[in-house]
Amino acid sequence: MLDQYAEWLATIPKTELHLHLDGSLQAHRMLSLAAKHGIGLPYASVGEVEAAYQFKNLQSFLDLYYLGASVLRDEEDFYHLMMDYLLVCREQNIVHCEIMIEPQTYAPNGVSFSTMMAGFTRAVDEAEHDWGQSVGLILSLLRHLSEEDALQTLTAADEFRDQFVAIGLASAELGNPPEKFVRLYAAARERGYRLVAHAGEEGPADYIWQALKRLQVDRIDHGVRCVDDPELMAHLAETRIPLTVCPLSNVRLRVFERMADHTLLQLLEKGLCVTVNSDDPAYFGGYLSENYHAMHVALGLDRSQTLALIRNGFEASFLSDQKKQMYLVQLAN
Ligand code: HPA
Ligand SMILES: [Zn+2]
Repeated sequence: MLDQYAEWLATIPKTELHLHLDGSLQAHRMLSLAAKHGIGLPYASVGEVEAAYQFKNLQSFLDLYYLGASVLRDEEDFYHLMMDYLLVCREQNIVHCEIMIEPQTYAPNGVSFSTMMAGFTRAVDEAEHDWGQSVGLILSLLRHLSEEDALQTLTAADEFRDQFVAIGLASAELGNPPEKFVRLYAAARERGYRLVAHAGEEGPADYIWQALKRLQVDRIDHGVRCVDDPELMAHLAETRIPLTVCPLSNVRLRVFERMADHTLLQLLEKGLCVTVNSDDPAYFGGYLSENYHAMHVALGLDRSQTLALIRNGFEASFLSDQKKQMYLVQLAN
């Protein structure tokens, strides 16, 4: 039974701007694809996979996340992965989503860029056609690998340049600071990509400064460690450079011990352009609506705060100004 908040939330058009598509791989699909391709996994049932969703930090999650993604091999797999998530968008009234895809995860298994893109774009085209889903793809590069590897992936994406709105930077943050990728971001900027990067999830506030100053990003993924640096907080409030915050992820990866400790409402109060997102919903116990709901329960997130966060989502998106206006007008009514 949905409570009144959940019922109301379902009626409001929303965005999702921080979603790793591999993080939406459901346990049942992980198992069926492993069986299809004859790939051995250390889990025999959905229950066993889900029992492994106990993380002590980002790295312990990433180990399982990359193992899970290793079952994705052919065009059909990529189609279903994307379509499963887009169907959730339809169900949860996520009218616009910006989705991170990570080709470097599949490349060691011999998956070509074109196989992956064929599956993804077939699903996106269908969803756009069938129910008007709005989708932007973000080419997310992996920071535990070299900058050279990321640059090669950026070059491989040239053929598909029109399919992407932005590049991003994900994976193990500590020890892989933004400044490791200055050349990558310069090359992406030259190609006309919008720029985002994970910073200040486990890493310090200084990594957020680096992403802003050295990479010149348009948006920060996570960014919650900005609370450690008042000057940075003031800068983010003044510039309205958005943060894509992921509450359930933060609790599951122990960035905050409990949802009640989450600082999202303080950031909103201080005038930062914070948004709510799900990160890796299959692993963290909820999609977008469940993230809002968890904040409602633990922090008393009310309807007017929720609407402010949702408006921020449209403002922070890479939609055209005209489309942003259109959605913001819808929200006001
Ligand atoms: O929360 C995250 N942080 C960094 N990399 C990631 N890749 C998937 N999820 C994450
Ligand atoms: Zn993320």
